[in-house]
Amino acid sequence: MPTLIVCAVDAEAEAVRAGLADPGRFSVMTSGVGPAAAAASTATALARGEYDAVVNAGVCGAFQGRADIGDTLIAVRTAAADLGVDLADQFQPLDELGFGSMTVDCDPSLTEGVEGYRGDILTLTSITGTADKGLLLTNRFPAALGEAMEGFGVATAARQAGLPFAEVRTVSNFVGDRDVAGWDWKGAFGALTEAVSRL
Ligand SMILES: O=C(O)c1cccc(C(=O)CC[C@H]2O[C@@H](n3cnc4c(=O)[nH]cnc43)[C@H](O)[C@@H]2O)c1
Repeated sequence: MPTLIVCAVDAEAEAVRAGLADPGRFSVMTSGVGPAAAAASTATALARGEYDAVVNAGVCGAFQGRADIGDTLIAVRTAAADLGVDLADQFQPLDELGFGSMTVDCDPSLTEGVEGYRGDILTLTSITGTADKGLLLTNRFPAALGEAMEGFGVATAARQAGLPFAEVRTVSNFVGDRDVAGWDWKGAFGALTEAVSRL
């Protein structure tokens, strides 16, 4: 059975399709932006029972000092960065509250051939646009390499379907101050094409 690759937007899906070495082994779909659209679209696709694994692929922001623009990030875990209680001096993850988990482990066998940095990738419902929030996330999640908006949604749908999951992202920007002029979409899409060719 093929692997389902979920991208948020058409530009990411096009970059992925351009790179697949054996397109017959994969099906690429666009879910829409954010974890809710990603979870719902993935769950609908998986209900057909036609896939044996799920990969979330796209571009992302990187935490300064942990990865650079154009780099490839491979998730060890995908983590919903705000799924818990946000207190003044600390963050209590869902895990500590006894209501489930804010992380999903990725299956390393799905991304064995992909070269890049391996670590956690955060999922947020909004792009971090200030240096203060970027610093807060950097300190709160020391194992996080970057942030995006769909991974935890796709991972949750895969987990509920009993399928292995992986997340592969290429860096279009740094997390923090919203300087869109410094974003490199073209470079990130090119890197994404190269990264998925190793899947
Ligand atoms: O530039 C914008 O205003 C903007 C707002 C919403 C979505 C986009 C996209 O192009 C969506 C692509 C996809 O990119 C991921 N992404 C990229 N950089 C970041 C980031 O720094 N923080 C979170 N997500 C990021 C995300 O997964 C989007 O779905 C543009």
